[in-house]
Amino acid sequence: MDVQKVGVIGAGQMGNGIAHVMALSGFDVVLNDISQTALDNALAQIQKNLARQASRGKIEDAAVSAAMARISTSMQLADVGATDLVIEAATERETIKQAIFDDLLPHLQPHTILTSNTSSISITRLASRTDRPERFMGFHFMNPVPVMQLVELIRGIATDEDTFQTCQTVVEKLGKTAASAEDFPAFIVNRILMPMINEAVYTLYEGVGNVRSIDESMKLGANHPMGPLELADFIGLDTCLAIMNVLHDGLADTKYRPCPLLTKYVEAGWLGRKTQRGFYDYRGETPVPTR
Ligand SMILES: CC(=O)CC(=O)SCCNC(=O)CCNC(=O)[C@H](O)C(C)(C)COP(=O)(O)OP(=O)(O)OC[C@H]1O[C@@H](n2cnc3c(N)ncnc32)[C@H](O)[C@@H]1OP(=O)(O)O
Ligand SMILES: NC(=O)C1=CN([C@@H]2O[C@H](COP(=O)(O)OP(=O)(O)OC[C@H]3O[C@@H](n4cnc5c(N)ncnc54)[C@H](OP(=O)(O)O)[C@@H]3O)[C@@H](O)[C@H]2O)C=CC1
Repeated sequence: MDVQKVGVIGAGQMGNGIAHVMALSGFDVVLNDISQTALDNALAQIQKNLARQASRGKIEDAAVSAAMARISTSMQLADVGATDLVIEAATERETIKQAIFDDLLPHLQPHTILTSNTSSISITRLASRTDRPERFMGFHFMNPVPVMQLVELIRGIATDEDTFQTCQTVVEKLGKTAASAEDFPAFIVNRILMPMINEAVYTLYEGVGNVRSIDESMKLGANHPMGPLELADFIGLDTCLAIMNVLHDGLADTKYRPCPLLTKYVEAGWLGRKTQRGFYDYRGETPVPTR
């Protein structure tokens, strides 16, 4: 199938990044959210990121306005219906994603491929509640989307080959690389990355190091581009906790238990960069460790 029009549901950091790269690669995009503010912020962020790419000579100036012109926004799920490919990128909570699919299904064309950018939730289970499990799969981008090369493609138990090949072709058109992962909790990247981040929070919780020493150690000692706590703030602590809970429940192994300190930060509403406070406080000029 030839994908031309893409629907993106959820205009947070991932949704705006996905809309950005899709529009830049020539796809028409309908970006949906329940909040007009989120849609406005997403458009402003996309414009800013495209302008930065142009100022660094990565893309032509004309590509900025051309990409922006390909993106429309809507708070009505019905407007997402007339697309060839839908990528759901709303909050990492299964009930939210299920409700979105329930509301969206009556508006979809028969040929539309439905995908989720979920970091961890079972693709097979999400698919089973839709009318098209064979045309459903995981389409998992990495953050920040315009920069990261990888997209994990996850087949549910019923996903057909045509759906997989169509998504693989879209990834190639984006100039990115697809990795195929089986449908088990958190797939490949987060199965490995998130326990490392959780262990960093345990290291903080047990007083082995403080925020700065833990991050410096992993940056200078293991050549990670960001320390694990800085990365957790970047991803969103609510998303990190949700992924740990999926690993813990789905694999029924105590080695995946979320650190109580991670839970406490989320309960405080300290979700990282998106709320201006997490393991660092971002309200001043430079980030200040909170521990
Ligand atoms: C949770 C999940 O489900 C899965 C996940 O996504 S896990 C998270 C995966 N992501 C990571 O691990 C990211 C780790 N961090 C990094 O790779 C780097 O710190 C980084 C790429 C984010 C920033 O790199 P840096 O060298 O410190 O900063 P900087 O020089 O400012 O940026 C490098 C490039 O990225 C671009 N960039 C940085 N942040 C960006 C953003 N949010 N959006 C768009 N572009 C961005 C910059 O413009 C710059 O572009 P050029 O090379 O064209 O000049
Ligand atoms: N953060 C990351 O590094 C990565 C995240 N992901 C996955 O991508 C998805 C989105 O994550 P991320 O962008 O970080 O999260 P954000 O919190 O930044 O954005 C989520 C957006 O979805 C919106 N939303 C919530 N409910 C609905 C709904 N019913 N309909 C439409 N929009 C809705 C939220 O609105 P409001 O704010 O009003 O609630 C918010 O704007 C998650 O599944 C996550 O696991 C995947 C790869 C990396």
